[in-house]
Amino acid sequence: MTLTKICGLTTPDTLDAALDGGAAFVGAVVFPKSPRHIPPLHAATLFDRARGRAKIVAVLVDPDDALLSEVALILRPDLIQLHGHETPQRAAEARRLTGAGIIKALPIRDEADFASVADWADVADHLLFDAKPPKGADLPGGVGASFDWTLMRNRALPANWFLAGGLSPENLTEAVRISGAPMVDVSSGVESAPGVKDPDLIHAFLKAVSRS
Ligand SMILES: O=C(O)c1ccccc1NCC(=O)[C@H](O)[C@H](O)COP(=O)(O)O
Repeated sequence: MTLTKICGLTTPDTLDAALDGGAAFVGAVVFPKSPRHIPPLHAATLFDRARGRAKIVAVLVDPDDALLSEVALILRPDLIQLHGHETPQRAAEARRLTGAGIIKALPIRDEADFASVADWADVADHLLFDAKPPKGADLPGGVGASFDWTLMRNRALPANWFLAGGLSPENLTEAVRISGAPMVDVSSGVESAPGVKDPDLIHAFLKAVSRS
C-alpha cells in the first residue's frame, strides 16, 4: 500500500480531509516565506486532532537550534522534515535536540543528484525526493515542479522514501507506476491557489493513491 503525506495544511477542514481520507503523514510548514507557513503555536492547536491518527511532520528549512527546540516543545512532531541545505551531521543534531524522526528532502534534477544518498543511511528515517525548484523560485519546496520519475527506477535506497514534486490527482497513478514509489507527498497539487488547500482535491488525491 502506498503511503501518503499531505503537506502544508493550515485549516481544520483540510486537515480533516487528509485524516479521513487515510493520509499516513500530515505536514506543517514552519517557514515564514511560504504561503503555507503556520506558526508553531497555531500548528500545535490545529494538529492536535491528528495525534495518533497520522504522523505529524514539521517541515523546516535550515532550522537553528532555537527553532528546533521551539517546534519540539510546542508542536511535538513525530518527524522533522529538513528541506534546506542540512548536512547529515546537522540532521543528527536535530534528531538529538528534538527526539523526532528525520525526513531529509533531496532536490533532484538528474542522476548526479543521487550522489549523497548513501550519506543519509544512518540518520534519515525517510528520504523525500523532490524536484529541484526552478531558477528564481522563492521556495525550496511546494513549487509544483516535477522531475523525471524514471530516475527512481530500480534504485537501491537506504531508507524508505517519498516521491514528491508536482504530484496531483491526475498524474499520481502514472507517477507511482513509473517510479515505484512506496510513499508519496503532495502540496500544491491539492490547492486551489498557493497556500489554499482544497478538501475535494485532497480526497481525489487520496482516492487515486488507494487505486494505485
Ligand atoms: O510547501 C512549502 O511551502 C514549502 C516551503 C519550504 C520548504 C518546503 C516546503 N514544502 C515541502 C513539501 O514537502 C512539499 O510537499 C513538496 O515540496 C512538494 O510540493 P509540491 O510540488 O507543491 O507538491
